[in-house]
Amino acid sequence: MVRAPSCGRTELLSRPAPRRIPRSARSRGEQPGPAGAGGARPAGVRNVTPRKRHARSHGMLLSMRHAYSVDTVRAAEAELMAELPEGALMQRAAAGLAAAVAGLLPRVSGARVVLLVGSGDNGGDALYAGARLARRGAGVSAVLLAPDRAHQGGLTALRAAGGRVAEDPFGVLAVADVVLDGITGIGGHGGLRPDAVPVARAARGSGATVVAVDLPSGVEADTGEVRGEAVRADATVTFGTYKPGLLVDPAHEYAGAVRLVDIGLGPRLPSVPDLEALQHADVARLLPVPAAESDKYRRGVVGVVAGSARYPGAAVLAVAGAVHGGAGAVRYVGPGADAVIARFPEVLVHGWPPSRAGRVQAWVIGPGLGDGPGVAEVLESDVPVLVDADGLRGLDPDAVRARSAPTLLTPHAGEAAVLLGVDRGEVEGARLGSVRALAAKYGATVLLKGSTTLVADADARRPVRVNPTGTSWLATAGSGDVLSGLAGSLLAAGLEPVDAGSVAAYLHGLAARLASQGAPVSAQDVAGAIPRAWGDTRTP
Ligand SMILES: NC(=O)C1=CN([C@@H]2O[C@H](COP(=O)(O)OP(=O)(O)OC[C@H]3O[C@@H](n4cnc5c(N)ncnc54)[C@H](OP(=O)(O)O)[C@@H]3O)[C@@H](O)[C@H]2O)[C@@H](O)CC1
Ligand SMILES: [K+]
Repeated sequence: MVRAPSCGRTELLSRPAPRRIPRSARSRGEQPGPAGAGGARPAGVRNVTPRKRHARSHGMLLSMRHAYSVDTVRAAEAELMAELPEGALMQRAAAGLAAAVAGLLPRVSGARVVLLVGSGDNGGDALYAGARLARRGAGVSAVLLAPDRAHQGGLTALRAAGGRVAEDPFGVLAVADVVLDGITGIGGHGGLRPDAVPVARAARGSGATVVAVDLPSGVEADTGEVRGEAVRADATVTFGTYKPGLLVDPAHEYAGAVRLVDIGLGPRLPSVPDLEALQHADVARLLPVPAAESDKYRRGVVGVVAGSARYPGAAVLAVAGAVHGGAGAVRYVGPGADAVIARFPEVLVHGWPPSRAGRVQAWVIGPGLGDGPGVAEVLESDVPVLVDADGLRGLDPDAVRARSAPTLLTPHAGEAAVLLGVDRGEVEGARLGSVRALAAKYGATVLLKGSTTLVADADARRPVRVNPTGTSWLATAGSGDVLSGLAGSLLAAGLEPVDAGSVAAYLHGLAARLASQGAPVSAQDVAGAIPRAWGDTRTP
């Protein structure tokens, strides 16, 4: 998904497009094409023209990815439908869906396509798309999960095109090349119902490429929660706009590569989305660039309070993130001074307390701190403060709320659970609700680490940011320390907390991908690759 820097700008959304070989291709010994060419498409497949139009009409950045809640989508759809002939929107959706599925097949004619059809319009989309594929020579069978309530127009169209209703669902699934999941879309709630579960499992186990229509059935569109069983798709073709569940784990994991089909909804959507994901161009615009007259204070000085006798390495890693984060200078206060200086001679080290360290424009406190002091004192400063790891232990909401300058908290799910007084599983299952709840509780900006890192602004009216560059290679000891130093450096350079957090998460994920190239990486490798990631975002 991440192109090498020399290949130029990268668009990131979720993951590579499905590379499973449709059964008909396998039988002919064919291989799927490279991502972005022929059969497979890149993640977050581009929808440049309509999004550009929408972005311009709202004065927004061209590349930011937006997601809207179901209520907002339905309101926009209702407005648009009132001006269009009946069924026009569904036809647009079905046409986009059929084109996307055709793009996954080596040849449409002769391909075996199975539609899983629920009781709503999501099933209608699948049926009309199936009709289009049948007209191009595909063998299309529909598995009706609610035969009496299947979309009648869609069913008629499918039959007229030569498609049929399957009498033996498991038989057709066993030989399918592609399965379209049209069980539920934005109207679904809760996990799959019992009758759908065996069918969804058979689809998954069949070896066919599973394409979710609008959303993988069984996931919550607004929150990304998965409350029961859900369809695991190789790709999702979504209509009009992304929905939060497509971008936030755990549902994001079920969606596969996400492709957005324009159905003309853009201009009807409000300018402020519920969720947004930065892309390269956004990050490049936000990154600090020193002016000709800049000195270290104009570029920002970041102070790092980290490390302990037990965890001296955390100090080195947090400082490593900070020195690569764009601030003009890094000050270090704590017991790891010797280790820090040995690795980074450019860092200014100071004795205790932090308040005597000289001028600082933002503080980072917490990585490897153990039971060490300093949190209360640093919170009393009048500059932005990032609190991470051990610094979060027992963090007093009133002390954070009383601050005159912004605060950025960077917990992982376990730390967030303790701060919220809930189980870790509850945070992991409901990441969006959890990050919003923490931001509200502390009156602070909160970055919730994870495979889809989220950043909620202290101002609840602003969209939550979701990071698209995360990679499982980042699940390595010390990588969080690097992130906090990096984000703190960006805070010191003058970025707002939500920008500092989301830009840091973006660079951190990208650096891990660049350093890893598919192999394990250490936190030091990630820190060392930050300049490359920085440069990659600025490559036109
Ligand atoms: N509006 C538009 O302009 C456009 C909409 N479009 C498409 O329509 C989709 C929305 O359609 P929708 O509103 O009909 O809802 P949908 O997602 O099909 O499901 C609702 C049905 O499922 C049922 N059900 C609920 N939960 C369930 C579960 N867990 N497991 C099983 N069943 C469950 C529930 O039935 P009930 O609870 O009554 O049994 C209800 O009948 C949208 O995602 C997009 O694909 C596009 O064509 C573009 C234009
Ligand atoms: K679906």
